[in-house]
Amino acid sequence: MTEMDREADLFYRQLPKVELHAHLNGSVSFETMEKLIARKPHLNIKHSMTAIRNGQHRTLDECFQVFKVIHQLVDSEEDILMVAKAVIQEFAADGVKYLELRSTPREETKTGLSKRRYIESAIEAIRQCKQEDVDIEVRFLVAIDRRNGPEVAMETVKLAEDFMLSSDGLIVGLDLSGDPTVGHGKDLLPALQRAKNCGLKLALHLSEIPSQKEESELLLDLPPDRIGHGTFLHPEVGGSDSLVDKVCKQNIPIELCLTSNVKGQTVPSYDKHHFQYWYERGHPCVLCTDDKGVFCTDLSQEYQLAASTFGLSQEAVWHLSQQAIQCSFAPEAVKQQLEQKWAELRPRVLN
Ligand SMILES: CNc1ncnc2c1ncn2[C@@H]1O[C@H](COP(=O)(O)O)[C@@H](O)[C@H]1O
Ligand SMILES: [Zn+2]
Repeated sequence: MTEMDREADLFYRQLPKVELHAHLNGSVSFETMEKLIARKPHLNIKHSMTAIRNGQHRTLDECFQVFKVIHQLVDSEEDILMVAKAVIQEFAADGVKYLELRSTPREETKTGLSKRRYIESAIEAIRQCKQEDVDIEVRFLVAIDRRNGPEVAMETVKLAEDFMLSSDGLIVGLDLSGDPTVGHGKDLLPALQRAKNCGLKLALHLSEIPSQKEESELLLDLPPDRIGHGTFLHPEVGGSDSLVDKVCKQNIPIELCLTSNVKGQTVPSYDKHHFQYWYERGHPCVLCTDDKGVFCTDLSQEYQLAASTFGLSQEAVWHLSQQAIQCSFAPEAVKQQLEQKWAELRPRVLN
């Protein structure tokens, strides 16, 4: 590394950042994975089965196989607590000041703990980190795995509703994720509508693959509060003007995950990433990691990649990270504290 590289690297690490799209079990670091593997030697899992290294690519379908392996390793209260604490500490160490973590409570038969306990374990991790003065604000989104269909989705929404009232504001919304080739969003509309009506914010994976136009049209009418990926919304890649119009008119921020999309092969290369399309229109874009463990990245690296690929100045990068504050589901008071933090750090970080 040259002196200039080192300086640039330092800038991205020191840059205060907001992470809004991080799946808990996709965010497990190499070190934590080693611990999990050692705890469960009988599973015979190798680290190469849980991460996609630099230069490697997988189909999206293969990525979902990776999650199945990780889920075998993270299946007890103890595991969830350890993994969630480690992930929060790692984001904090990377300069993330506000994190929205999302995770799917799994069926009790698969984990030995109820969905309620699953969520409680994640909340406990957030509380412990707060108590230990880890320098980061954390909120939680309960995830719906679209593969499990409408009944499970409704059950998850009801659970999230209960927690919204009892978690001291730590649960702020819902995520819709899972293998986009399975199921149809229209079946999930009643659950999502109910969530919205009771004040849960919605962050939905949308048009992550082509051929989801009809579904995206329907989901955009809810409308969601944020869009995950939105890779195939615009006409140049088979989306449509109508989809773009809906996103723009309702000013719905898009969570963009460069490395995830390139390694998962829904985007052919970094320079072809749809970040450019939306950024050039001045649309609210938020850089995110998606699954920092699986895709071997961190948020500093994602900012650096976006800057070097699309020629962003440090000033533009600063603006990008600051803009993410307003796209978060944090209450106004927390947003204000974050704005203040950015203002304080600015003279120290920007030169
Ligand atoms: C790569 N693009 C993606 N597209 C859609 N869903 C994804 C995803 N990456 C992760 N997940 C969702 O997050 C789960 C793992 O974390 P949790 O067990 O919930 O913490 C995966 O099983 C999948 O449902
Ligand atoms: Zn995702």
